Amino acid sequence: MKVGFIGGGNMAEAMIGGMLRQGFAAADIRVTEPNPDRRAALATRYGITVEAEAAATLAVDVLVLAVKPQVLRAVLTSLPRPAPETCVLSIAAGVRAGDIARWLNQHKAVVRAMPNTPALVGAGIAGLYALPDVSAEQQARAETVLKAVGETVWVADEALIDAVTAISGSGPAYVFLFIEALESAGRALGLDADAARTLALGTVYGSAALAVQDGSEPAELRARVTSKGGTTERGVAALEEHGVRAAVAAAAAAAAARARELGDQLGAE
Ligand SMILES: NC(=O)C1=CN([C@@H]2O[C@H](COP(=O)(O)OP(=O)(O)OC[C@H]3O[C@@H](n4cnc5c(N)ncnc54)[C@H](OP(=O)(O)O)[C@@H]3O)[C@@H](O)[C@H]2O)C=CC1
Ligand SMILES: O=C(O)[C@@H]1CCC=N1
Repeated sequence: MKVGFIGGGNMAEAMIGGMLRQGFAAADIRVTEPNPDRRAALATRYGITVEAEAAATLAVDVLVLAVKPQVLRAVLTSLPRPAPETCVLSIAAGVRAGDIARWLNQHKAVVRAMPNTPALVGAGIAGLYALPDVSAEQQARAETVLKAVGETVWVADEALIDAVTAISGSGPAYVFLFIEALESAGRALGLDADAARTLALGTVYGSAALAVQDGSEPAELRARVTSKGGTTERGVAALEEHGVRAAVAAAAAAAAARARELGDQLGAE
């Protein structure tokens, strides 16, 4: 299966690294990227073909759109229409599949997906949505590309991709913010910088691993940490008092609203 990338930035690199680890051949991956330093870096690191012009990148089974949402329309309207069997896989936040099909001169085989940066270490999670004209085989190809870097979840309603964006697309940033906060709390309590970082990171990593491997409800796992009359009870109560649930809900709502806004703005162009 041949895979092309329009845009060779962070997410493209995360996906390419994972695909090569999963046994994709470097000869089957091509990238179009305008920045010469970036082109040289990708070609050297991965042994793939990286070119300035998009034309050759188009002759592929899956064409991944990995540029910023704000430049997608200009990029696509300058391209010839891909072959009907080419599955276009957009990872651009907010931009709707129907608009992509329109900008590609009514190329209807469009899958919209939202991966996340843990893809870099093979631990990504991506939501996918396919326009009705995408064949089962094209869907399977798009899924194979994303499965190379983690798990996948299909949604039947495109609006839910904005929810996926708010939860798992942007979500790593919320978790990193929590790690920053836990680390600085550790320093405020007298730990040195190294110890605070190691304890904060180990706690988030270990807790996520336990939740995945144990399979119990998160609330049940939390209860197992919380001894009656103990320390956690006080700590969790303080988190609740300070509105941590409301803060997370507000973060997700704001991110989803921005995804919709991007879709409205960019689709109206
Ligand atoms: N980062 C994340 O966590 C996630 C990002 N996404 C989505 O992935 C997409 C890419 O994001 P990300 O990788 O972070 O962004 P980057 O800015 O790292 O990558 C975009 C790349 O596209 C290049 N580019 C710009 N114009 C063109 C063009 N005309 N043709 C080909 N390439 C071009 C840019 O080059 P230059 O820098 O020279 O302009 C840059 O290297 C976005 O649409 C984003 O919404 C999705 C999920 C998660
Ligand atoms: O912040 C963004 O717009 C992109 C989409 C999800 C993660 N990063």
